[in-house]
Amino acid sequence: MNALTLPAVAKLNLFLHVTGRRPDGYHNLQTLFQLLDVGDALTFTLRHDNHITLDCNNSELINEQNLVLRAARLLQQYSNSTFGCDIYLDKRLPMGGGLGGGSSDAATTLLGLNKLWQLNLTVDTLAELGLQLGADVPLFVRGFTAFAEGIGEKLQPVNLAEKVYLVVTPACHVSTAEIFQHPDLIRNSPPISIKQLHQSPWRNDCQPLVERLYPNVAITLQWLVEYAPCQMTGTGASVFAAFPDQTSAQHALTQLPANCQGFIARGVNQSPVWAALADTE
Ligand SMILES: C[C@@](CO)(OP(=O)(O)O)[C@H](O)COP(=O)(O)OP(=O)(O)OC[C@H]1O[C@@H](n2ccc(N)nc2=O)[C@H](O)[C@@H]1O
Ligand SMILES: Nc1ncnc2c1ncn2[C@@H]1O[C@H](COP(=O)(O)OP(=O)(O)O)[C@@H](O)[C@H]1O
Repeated sequence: MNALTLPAVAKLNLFLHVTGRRPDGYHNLQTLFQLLDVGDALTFTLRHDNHITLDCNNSELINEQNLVLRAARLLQQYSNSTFGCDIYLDKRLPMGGGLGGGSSDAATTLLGLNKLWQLNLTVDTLAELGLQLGADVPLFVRGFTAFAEGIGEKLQPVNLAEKVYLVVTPACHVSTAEIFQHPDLIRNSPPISIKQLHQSPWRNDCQPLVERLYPNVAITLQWLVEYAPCQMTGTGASVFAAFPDQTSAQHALTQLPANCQGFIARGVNQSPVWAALADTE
């Protein structure tokens, strides 16, 4: 195989509870990760020298900090592979919006290069490598909708109704670090067990603080709630609502406020990346 193209889908946090602060400064979370069927696309082309290059439709993303390059270099170093690759990232997801696009790109890179370089590393190994790049990377490596604990790396699969979501990203950037450092963050939610997932309404502990600090998020939620119950994902700024069907989601999308980006996606229990990998067999 000389080349392959794979999806890197987005996620939503259907709920996000902050259950405590850890000695290393990070916070323990409990979250319900919902994978979506919409995302970026990555093409990997084999090189027989050990060079790794990145091209992207957004030139600002072509730099060494890009999680795609960091994932590729980490895998090359870990596996001692003598191969390299040219990578093209078709960036479609809004960035820094709590949709996990960068983490998903990193996971797809680990999965894609494992295949292209014929490394045969296990999913457990790839998830462990992924965790070095970001807390959400193991989710996208394993590729199932999940209840997560720890900093998001302890994952148990969950089967949810595959609903239609409208995802809306207001024109503001929320700093994850700022939210987790803030004294007013709710960080003492009582832990729940996986059996209690459906017992109380889903909420995001970061949302009250983000709404206060970023009025654009509050205004966007006020707009969306006119159509359906809505929430923020991750540490924002994106918000989402489930709709009964595509038509009603499409209707709300046509009324989108001018300063927002929006897209419609379906929740999926399995990431399309695994079906795409199977197609390359
Ligand atoms: C909280 C989530 C939920 O999905 O938010 P989103 O990024 O998706 O919005 C993620 O797990 C975020 O993961 P990730 O985006 O990798 O976080 P990082 O960049 O590593 O975090 C930036 C900073 O936030 C704080 N942080 C992050 C995650 C965590 N569980 N506890 C923390 O205290 C740390 O201070 C860290 O230095
Ligand atoms: N491949 C990538 N795609 C998007 N952002 C990336 C990527 N690599 C690094 N980043 C950086 O990571 C930040 C967070 O990206 P993203 O994963 O989209 O958001 P979030 O973690 O809020 O879901 C971006 O602002 C960007 O600076």
